[in-house]
Amino acid sequence: MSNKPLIGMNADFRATNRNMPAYGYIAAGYFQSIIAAGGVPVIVPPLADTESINALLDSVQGFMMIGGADLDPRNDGFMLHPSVRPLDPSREASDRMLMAEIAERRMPILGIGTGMQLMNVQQGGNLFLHIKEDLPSAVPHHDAHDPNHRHTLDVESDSLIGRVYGDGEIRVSSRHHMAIDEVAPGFRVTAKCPDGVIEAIESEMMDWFAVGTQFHPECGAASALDVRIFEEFVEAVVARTQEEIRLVA
Ligand SMILES: N[C@@H](CCC(=O)NCCCC(=O)O)C(=O)O
Repeated sequence: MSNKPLIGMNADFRATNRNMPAYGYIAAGYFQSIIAAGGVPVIVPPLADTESINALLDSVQGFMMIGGADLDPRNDGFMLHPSVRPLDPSREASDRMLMAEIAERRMPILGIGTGMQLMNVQQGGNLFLHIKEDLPSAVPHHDAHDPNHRHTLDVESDSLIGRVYGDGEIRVSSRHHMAIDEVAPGFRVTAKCPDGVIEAIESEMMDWFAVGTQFHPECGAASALDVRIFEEFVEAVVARTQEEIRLVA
């Protein structure tokens, strides 16, 4: 039996328009990072029912929730904001069902960008809808002309992010205009940009490995330290799987 864990990851989706067919797609850095860390990626298109969600989650040992466009704030009881560019509704609906079941199962999860934001709102936190308005003194967190726009990071030493990045100046890839406002119960902030924008959270629950980064450790300009986040995640998935096998043995 292979020790390589199957790690699910949600594909993005673009509906058909004019003469273009609908596409499911995912940036290669997401699955390449999991492969490099010793996992086997399982790319999941938007699913429409909980039976399919459960069948998929029965077949993988961990999940990575990827980045993308914006969560529709109306799904969390807030008004739409002119800066919001919503995810395709079928992807967002699938992601929300996945996130709810992953949380219920306490399945190890790594959320990146939108994926971290979804983790936070699904667990009871909320978001700033537009950093430029909500945090006007913040530094730029997105550059439409530079996909590898970076900023520095301050990390909590006693955290996964702290273990990975250690001391010294850290620069990470940033591509977002929304950010976490109130952190969900059971989670804590483990990294911030010096301007105060939350850049990483992790679960404080002993039975759930759940880590989120607003920055993008999977991007093309990722450092050797960024890669360590994926290694820590895969190690946590393997440990959880071995624990489950031990418990049923
Ligand atoms: N849309 C949210 C989250 C930002 C995010 O995930 N950016 C990555 C986009 C590129 C990709 O698909 O990986 C926000 O703007 O705050």
